[in-house]
This record gives sequence, C-alpha cells and structure tokens, in this order.
Amino acid sequence: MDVKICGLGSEQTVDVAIASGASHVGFVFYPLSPRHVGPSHAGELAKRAKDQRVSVVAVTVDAGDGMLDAIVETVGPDMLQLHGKEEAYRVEEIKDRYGLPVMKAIAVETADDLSGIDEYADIADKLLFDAKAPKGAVLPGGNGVSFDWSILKDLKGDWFLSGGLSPDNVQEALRVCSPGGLDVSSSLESAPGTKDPERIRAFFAAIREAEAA
Ligand SMILES: O=C(O)c1ccccc1NCC(=O)[C@H](O)[C@H](O)COP(=O)(O)O
Repeated sequence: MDVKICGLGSEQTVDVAIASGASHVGFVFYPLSPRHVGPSHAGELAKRAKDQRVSVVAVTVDAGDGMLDAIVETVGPDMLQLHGKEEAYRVEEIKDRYGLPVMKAIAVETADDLSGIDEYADIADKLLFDAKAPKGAVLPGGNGVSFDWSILKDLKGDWFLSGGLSPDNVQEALRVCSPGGLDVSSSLESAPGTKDPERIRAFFAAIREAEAA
C-alpha cells in the first residue's frame, strides 16, 4: 500500500519516514501552514528523498503559475497535489503546463461531496479524499479531522485516503474502506509542524499489522 507522509520539514524526519516505508513524502507550500517550507529548503529535502527513490509530492493551494514554476524548477517534484478549490479546467491546465502527475484533493463531509468527482477523475492522475476543513479553519488540510470513511466503502480504484488518520485509527479505516494509498500529517507531530519519529514508526507498524491480519 502507498503511504504518503505529508508536511515533513527536516532531514531527520524525511529519513525516518522513508526508512519506515513511505512511498511518498509531501512538502507543503502554503505560508499559512506551520508545515510550510520554502522552495530552496524543500529542494534539499526532495533531493534526499529522490536519492532514496521515494516520490516527492508538492502540496499547493490554489497556486498561480508563478508559484508553481518556482516549485517545479527548484524542487523538481514527482507529483503536484492540488489542495485548494482548483476547478477541473485548472487541474488540466496544470497537468499540461508541467507534464507532471497531479493528485486532486476532494474535501469530504457527507456522501454528497462525492457528486462532482467524475470530472476530476477524468483529468487528475489520483484523487485524495480528505476531511472538509472545519468552519473557520485557516488550512484546507492538515487539520487532523476525520470523516465517515463508510462514505467511500464502495469506491473502487487507486485513490488516497486522508484526514485525521493516526496510529490509533488507521486499522479501523482500512476495515471500512479500501484505498490504494494513505496520507497522514498532524497526528504524527509532537507540535504543529514538527513530526515525531516515534509516531511515524507507530503509524507504519499499525498498517503492517492491518495488512497481516
Ligand atoms: O498539512 C498542511 O498544513 C496543509 C496545508 C494546506 C494544504 C494542505 C495541507 N495538507 C495536506 C495533506 O496532504 C495532509 O496530509 C492531509 O490534509 C491530512 O492531514 P491530517 O488530517 O493532519 O492527517
């Protein structure tokens, strides 16, 4: 199963995520986030991940071409994650401009939130289902909030599940629905923006246990 650890910010935690089994590492380019990394630091972390053959995902929110140009040039991501309100035409524009795989985040609270996914599924390389941000939240992702995973129980294909996943609930999530990948961030932190190596290891241990069951 693919696992993306999102919002990494240090060499040590990049290495721990990869040694624990991450297939993807995510770097957040959103100045309001405690996980925001500037392109040049992200470039160094990305090189470290790529040297270990792990996919680098650049997480952006309604970014314009100028910002995406800088990220693509400096970081050289393997994938762009679009975590804002990008419409389908914009997803297509970004795919065409950079020639990179794109993962579109879909904010979910109720089953109605899946009604518009077909137009994205036709264009994006992957869909990532994340919990809708709580009212008043500053961030569209990384809020540590879960949603009712049974909404996705019949969804086939290779999609990512995220939103409040943790070492304590990931096994239950995998009993309820069948994602091809998992994405996690805030539950693996000791403080906002600071990943905790022990929590990262515990997350992978819980996944391995679920896979062995
Ligand atoms: O994590 C952030 O700070 C963030 C900020 C702005 C847009 C997206 C962001 N995170 C995207 C992710 O892929 C997170 O891993 C995902 O939302 C799940 O986060 P969490 O609920 O904390 O596990």
